[in-house]
Amino acid sequence: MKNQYVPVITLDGPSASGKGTIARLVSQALGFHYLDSGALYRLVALAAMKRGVDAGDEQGVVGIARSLDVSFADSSIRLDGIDVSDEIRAEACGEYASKIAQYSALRVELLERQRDLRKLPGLVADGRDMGSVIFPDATLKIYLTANEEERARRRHKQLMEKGINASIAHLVLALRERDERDSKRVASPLQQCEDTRLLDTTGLNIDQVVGKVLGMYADSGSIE
Ligand SMILES: Nc1ncnc2c1ncn2[C@@H]1O[C@H](COP(=O)(O)OP(=O)(O)OP(=O)(O)O)[C@@H](O)[C@H]1O
Ligand SMILES: Nc1ccn([C@H]2C[C@H](O)[C@@H](COP(=O)(O)O)O2)c(=O)n1
Repeated sequence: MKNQYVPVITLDGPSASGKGTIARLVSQALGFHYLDSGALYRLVALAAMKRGVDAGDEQGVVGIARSLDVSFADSSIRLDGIDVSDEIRAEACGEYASKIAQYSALRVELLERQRDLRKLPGLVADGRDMGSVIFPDATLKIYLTANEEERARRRHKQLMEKGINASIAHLVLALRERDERDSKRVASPLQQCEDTRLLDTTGLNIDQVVGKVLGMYADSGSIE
């Protein structure tokens, strides 16, 4: 049987731009599968931290990724059979993930796990290199962003809702540092490629952004 083309929508962009939120809602609206690629880097980070591996130990980190026992089911993310959905969202885990994400051997190790999720009826994938490296033939590629202050305010609200205190000023600095590291690394940096549509969500609410992505997808001519 001939291989059928599986549509993919990629959402790449800086921290707290809303990639995960929007990608999940768009995947639900279309009945597509969803790939949260950042969760994979965070899972490697958490496993490495639990085993006392330093973020500077490339071989150690790659070894952990090679034997990573993870499952994504019923909205829970499991590491070695334990639900770590909340634990991987900690800022320390995101920072560690960003540090180890510079290792190209780690990125190669995680590549097929991500591509394997491309299944009918389609996939919505969010991260930093979804359109540039993992799914270069994606149906629609979006670079999702918002200005720094708005992203820091969104992250602040998100943390406050979880009972975690942080100042907006501190969050601006933390976001800036992470985005710089993610966009300046040599291996698969965060970047807006030529074939990628810019979607600046500053001043737009979640429903408006979802509507815009669905509109772009409809305009891409992929819906029969
Ligand atoms: N357009 C929007 N308006 C207001 N809040 C938003 C919008 N988009 C997302 N948010 C909120 O911003 C917060 C950060 O969103 P989310 O975690 O999806 O970002 P992200 O880009 O996946 O972040 P990271 O890459 O750091 O994991 C969430 O609380 C989310 O509900
Ligand atoms: N495709 C991806 C996804 C994530 N990363 C790295 C860089 C991020 O700072 C970190 C955590 O991602 P998040 O969950 O905040 O989206 O993981 C990457 O390099 N490539």
